[in-house]
Amino acid sequence: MLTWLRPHRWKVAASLLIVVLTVPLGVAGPLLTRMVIDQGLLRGDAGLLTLLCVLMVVLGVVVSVLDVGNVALTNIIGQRVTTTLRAGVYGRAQAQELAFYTEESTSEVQARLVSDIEGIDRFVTSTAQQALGSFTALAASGIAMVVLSWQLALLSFSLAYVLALLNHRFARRRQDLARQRQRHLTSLLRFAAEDLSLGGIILGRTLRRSGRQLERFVEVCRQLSEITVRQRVVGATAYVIIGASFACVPPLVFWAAGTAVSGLSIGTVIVMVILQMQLSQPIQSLLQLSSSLHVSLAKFERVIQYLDLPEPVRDHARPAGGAGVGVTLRGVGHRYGDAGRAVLGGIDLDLPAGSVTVVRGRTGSGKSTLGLIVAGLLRPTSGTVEVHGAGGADLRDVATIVPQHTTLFDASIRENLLFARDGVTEDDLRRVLAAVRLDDLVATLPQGLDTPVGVEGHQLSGGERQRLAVARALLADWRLLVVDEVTSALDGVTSDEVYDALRSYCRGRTLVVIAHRLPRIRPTDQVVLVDSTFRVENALPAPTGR
Ligand SMILES: Nc1ncnc2c1ncn2[C@@H]1O[C@H](COP(=O)(O)OP(=O)(O)OP(=O)(O)O)[C@@H](O)[C@H]1O
Repeated sequence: MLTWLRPHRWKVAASLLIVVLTVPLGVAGPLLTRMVIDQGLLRGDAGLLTLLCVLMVVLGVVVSVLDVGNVALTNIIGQRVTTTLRAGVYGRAQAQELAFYTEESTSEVQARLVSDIEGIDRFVTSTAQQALGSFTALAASGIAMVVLSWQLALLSFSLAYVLALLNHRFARRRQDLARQRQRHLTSLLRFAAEDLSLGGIILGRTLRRSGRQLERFVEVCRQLSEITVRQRVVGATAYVIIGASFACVPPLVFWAAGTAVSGLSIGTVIVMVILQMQLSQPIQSLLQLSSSLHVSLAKFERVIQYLDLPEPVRDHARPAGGAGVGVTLRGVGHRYGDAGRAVLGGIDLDLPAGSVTVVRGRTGSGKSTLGLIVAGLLRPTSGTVEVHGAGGADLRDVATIVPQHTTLFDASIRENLLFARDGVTEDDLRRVLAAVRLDDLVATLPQGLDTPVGVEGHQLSGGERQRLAVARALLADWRLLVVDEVTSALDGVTSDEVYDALRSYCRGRTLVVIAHRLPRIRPTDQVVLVDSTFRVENALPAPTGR
């Protein structure tokens, strides 16, 4: 936390200064009250009484102004810290290797980004601020009590210590429950996201499992509510025990003042009881805050787990587009996970710059895996991948892939296309739409390029979605393009047209086409069969020059 607070050190220092200033002001209040009673009221000194009362009012105003200033400062600090945390968690999650996204559910990432960081936000802006306020009040009342009667002060502090121990036990339990609650909350988010998506609804209805989906969801809600109740009851029990213990304090003070401790003025005894009552408030709130702290710790843990993820994959600078690059694979093999079976093995393949390579093979043979390796997104578990003619750039800097499962944003056609790169012109848009044969469709849409595509592009047909994704990739700066089954939803004629247009668009750059429905093969194409035995059916000369 200190690291997170470092950029805001001056604000933190100002906030601490206010706290420090509040302590003497807090001590002055009760001492003034004693003077009002003993010297102003009991001795009947009207002049002194007026002066003391004016002082009390001024003191109250100053303390309030400082309070508001402190709230503003701590909130500014808190909000900046949470923004930094959100950016940190997002950045770390975004930079992980592909395996991370196949193992971690989206809801897990969302829960950390939203509810966990919100918990930390509450801690930094309100819990920490309250704790600071309570500490100040406690310090002020404590010092005033010691000044008035150290014996009675000792009595109060001993009781507070016992209560703190008791509270600690309750707080541990609440931290455990908070961890369980976060896990259930993540499942709830996952079911809601999966089941209430278009795909989830169709799945539920067509398999007649909507009831089962609801049951599953209700079961998680039930477990979540059970844990929430337990968490709150544990918290309330601690609070009630502590509150009840404090109710015993005033009689104890009266009794001690009348018997064990002698020589106290009436003003001192009255102010002691007021202070006792004042003291109970910050102590109770601090004890409660220590429980909230344990809940927050569970959230800190989850957020820090993400911030501690391995060093991010560096953000690759995109060199401006140029001629195609060549790629050489030697002895390349891949195995998903440590114990997984080998998907690919011993592949030797040359992709000359500016060539077209068609990858075919049975389903599940590893074509997409090969595509990801060639695009530099997946590091093979064995063998080497070299890029030629890229001027020292990494494969990831120069390659782009249109994966089998396309991702479209819930935005207009134009916004989806503009995501590819900055500085796209209307002419660029027209050219890529023509290349994927989407120009005719866009011309018939009343809103044209500004037509929304809906959630995950569901307002478009499957084939239109695929072609829009290809058009977007074409707009990017790349020197090697991998397209993975991008015409699987198209009829044969349109599929051929799209591939022909792709070839002309990519001329001079390197193209890898993964397809079940093969494009029209030309004599210059290299055809690769991914099988149990990897075969290059129509090899091109190996690329030369780095
Ligand atoms: N992330 C992953 N984790 C574990 N196994 C995986 C992963 N991705 C793919 N596989 C497995 O690797 C094998 C090859 O998958 P891949 O997607 O490369 O095949 P493909 O030839 O493209 O298949 P299709 O033609 O059906 O798209 C499959 O058996 C698949 O189950």
